Amino acid sequence: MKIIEARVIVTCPGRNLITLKIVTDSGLYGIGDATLNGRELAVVAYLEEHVLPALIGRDAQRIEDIWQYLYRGAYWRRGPVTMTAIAAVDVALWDIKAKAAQMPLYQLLGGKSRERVMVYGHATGKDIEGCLDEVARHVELGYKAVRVQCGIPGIATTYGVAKRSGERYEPADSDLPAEHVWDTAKYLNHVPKLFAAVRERFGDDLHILHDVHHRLTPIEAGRLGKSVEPFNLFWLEDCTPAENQEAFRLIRQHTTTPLAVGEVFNSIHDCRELIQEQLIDYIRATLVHAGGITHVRRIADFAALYQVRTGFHGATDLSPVCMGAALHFDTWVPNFGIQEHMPHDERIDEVFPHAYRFEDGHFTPGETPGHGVDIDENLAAKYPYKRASLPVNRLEDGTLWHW
Ligand SMILES: O=C(O)C(=O)C[C@H](O)[C@H](O)CO
Ligand SMILES: [Mg+2]
Repeated sequence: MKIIEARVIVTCPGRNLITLKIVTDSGLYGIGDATLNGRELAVVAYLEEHVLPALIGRDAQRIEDIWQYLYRGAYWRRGPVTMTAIAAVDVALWDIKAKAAQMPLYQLLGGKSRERVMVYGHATGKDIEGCLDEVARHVELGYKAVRVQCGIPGIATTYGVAKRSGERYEPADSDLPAEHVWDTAKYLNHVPKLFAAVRERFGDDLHILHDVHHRLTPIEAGRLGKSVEPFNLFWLEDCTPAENQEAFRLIRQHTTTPLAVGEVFNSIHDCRELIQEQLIDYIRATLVHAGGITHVRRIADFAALYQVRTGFHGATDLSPVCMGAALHFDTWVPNFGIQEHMPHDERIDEVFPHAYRFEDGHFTPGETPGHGVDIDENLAAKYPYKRASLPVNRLEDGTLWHW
């Protein structure tokens, strides 16, 4: 089954999304998500200049060999741009293989390990009350797990909170990076009150998650984890910048709050010590930023040896193609923990018709052969690319901080 065409489709139905389409001489085609938030055109250039010309004429069924060719063969290994480009090819090829087998992708991976996939939604508010209202809305919709973020008194902007109430939170919201302000002391004093309020109003059964977005030092993260133990969080995410894997040893010495990390990782080498030393509980790799199904499967299998479970990244900057592929993966992977879910804008759902369905706080991937997500190219062409940047973060004295 020869690859006869491979091309990139850029569309912006509310936000930039990049899709790779691979067409074979059998008439079957597959699609992969190549979106890297705020760096979209870098991946487009990498694919168009260095990857796609080399795919033409190759056998689409040789997924592993093509993966190795693009990873080892490039000499310049890893990095988000490279690994997103490789992932786009990989997911498109798995889509083709599953279509050729006339199977939903989860069957090809090994079949169902569960009937449905638990997801967590996002409740954000300008203050605790606003966030509680959003949690209530999610509970009414059936969510069993909710990530909670709220504004911090005395800080003008806070991670995860929508610009205006009622609007969706979207991190890449301006042409050039917006400047946010951060104050760790104010955050550490306030955020435990949010978890206490959620437990008080919604009881013990709701799973509560929280994302610190890399902003604390290791000892501050240890203090936070310890102080929120009574509220029994499902996880505390990205509590410190994770390129320093050793930092998690220190955090672990101080708290039993479960730790999740990994949305910025793109290789198994980014999390080798974290997993092997059992310094984390959930690995949050992004299927389409970490080399696709072929590589993320290796990360998940390695994690399973150490009782680390998956909790894949699923923010709105990942297209429905990523969501579809991730849901098939989640349906199969034995050491599944949870899947992130942020609903897409209606325009995005129209551009990407999909088989996955939400019910009662869980998703099912559908039974369509492949990953079950397609693209309406005519509709996609109506939404031209628009540059959008992630913000930067500064301390109140102007020091550039982690975002
Ligand atoms: O979904 C999350 O947990 C995030 O932290 C979202 C990220 O800020 C976003 O995906 C960056 O592109
Ligand atoms: Mg996060």
